[in-house]
Amino acid sequence: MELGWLLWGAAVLLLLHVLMELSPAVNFALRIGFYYLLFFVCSAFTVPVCLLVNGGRTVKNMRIIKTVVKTFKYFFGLRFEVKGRENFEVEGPAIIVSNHQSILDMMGLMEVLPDDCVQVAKKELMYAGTVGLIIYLGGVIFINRKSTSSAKMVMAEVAKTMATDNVKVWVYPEGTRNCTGDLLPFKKGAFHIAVQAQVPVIPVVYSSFTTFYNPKKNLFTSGKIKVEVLPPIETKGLTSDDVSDLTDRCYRTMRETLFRLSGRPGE
Ligand SMILES: CCCCCCCCCCCCCCCCC(=O)SCCNC(=O)CCNC(=O)[C@H](O)C(C)(C)COP(=O)(O)OP(=O)(O)OC[C@H]1O[C@@H](n2cnc3c(N)ncnc32)[C@H](O)[C@@H]1OP(=O)(O)O
Ligand SMILES: CCCCCCCC/C=C\CCCCCCCC(=O)OC[C@@H](O)COP(=O)(O)O
Repeated sequence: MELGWLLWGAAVLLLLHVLMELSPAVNFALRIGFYYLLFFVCSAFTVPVCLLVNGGRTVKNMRIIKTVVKTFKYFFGLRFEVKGRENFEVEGPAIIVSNHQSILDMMGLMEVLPDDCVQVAKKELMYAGTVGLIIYLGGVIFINRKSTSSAKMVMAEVAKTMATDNVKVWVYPEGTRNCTGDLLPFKKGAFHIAVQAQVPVIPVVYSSFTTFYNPKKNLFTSGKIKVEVLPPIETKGLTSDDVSDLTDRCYRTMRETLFRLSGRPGE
């Protein structure tokens, strides 16, 4: 009986292996499927740990989540090379902005995430089963992207509580995933709250994934990701009139860095 199960298991693994070798589409689907499964299953185990250790929704849970997610890269043969971590060491709160290419960014996020830092996410993620629950417990701030006024209200609230709670806030200013190797134009929400709270903006740039990850081409192999934490951009004394300039400045610096890290000539 037991030998029978073993043989069945071996046969299924062999079949999957052959399918993966034969079809890039199957290979890609299985690897991404496994990525989702890891998040889904690990969240289920991490939820009770977070509840037992910290009792409920708090940014302290991010330390636990980070420890778990940081192991995922080994399953996919991904390596991160991080420079400039010391730039996170600012006194008090800050807004961290970074480029957003894919769901794989969750690994890159956890690789560098400083303590006491919450992320801004679309509210749909709250309903992603156990993943939604763990994100909620981690203190993530949810915004409704379909309603500018409510998103702005939540962001204004964040600007107010950042100082009292002494937390950093991580925003993806492109507002959506973008795996083209370039940056989308930045939304201004992150820069508005930086100016409202008079806290620095710290840009973080991840090199382009296009050489090892491309859903359109069913490409997902191992690879190296270069990460650079750039020096903080101060906002002391800036007013809402300066938000556009601040956004542009940050965009240009990040785009240059993205091209440099990805070995692509600038334009
Ligand atoms: C153990 C296992 C664990 C497993 C789980 C582990 C995973 C855990 C990871 C943690 C979770 C991470 C989650 C990551 C998720 C990433 C995302 O979901 S990204 C998508 C959501 N994020 C964003 O969209 C952020 C960026 N967007 C913005 O900042 C936007 O500006 C906005 C605030 C959302 C509003 O967007 P929109 O409605 O499109 O409007 P705009 O065109 O941007 O703005 C209109 C107008 O208003 C001005 N304005 C914007 N914000 C403000 C403000 N706060 N105050 C005043 N004015 C504001 C803006 O300048 C525009 O005016 P203008 O005249 O055109 O300039
Ligand atoms: C009972 C309900 C069951 C639902 C099951 C859903 C299972 C989901 C499982 C795993 C999700 C793993 C991914 C973790 C978080 C990914 C965050 C992310 O990258 O979100 C994308 C968002 O930034 C931008 O969204 P869009 O590019 O605009 O779109």
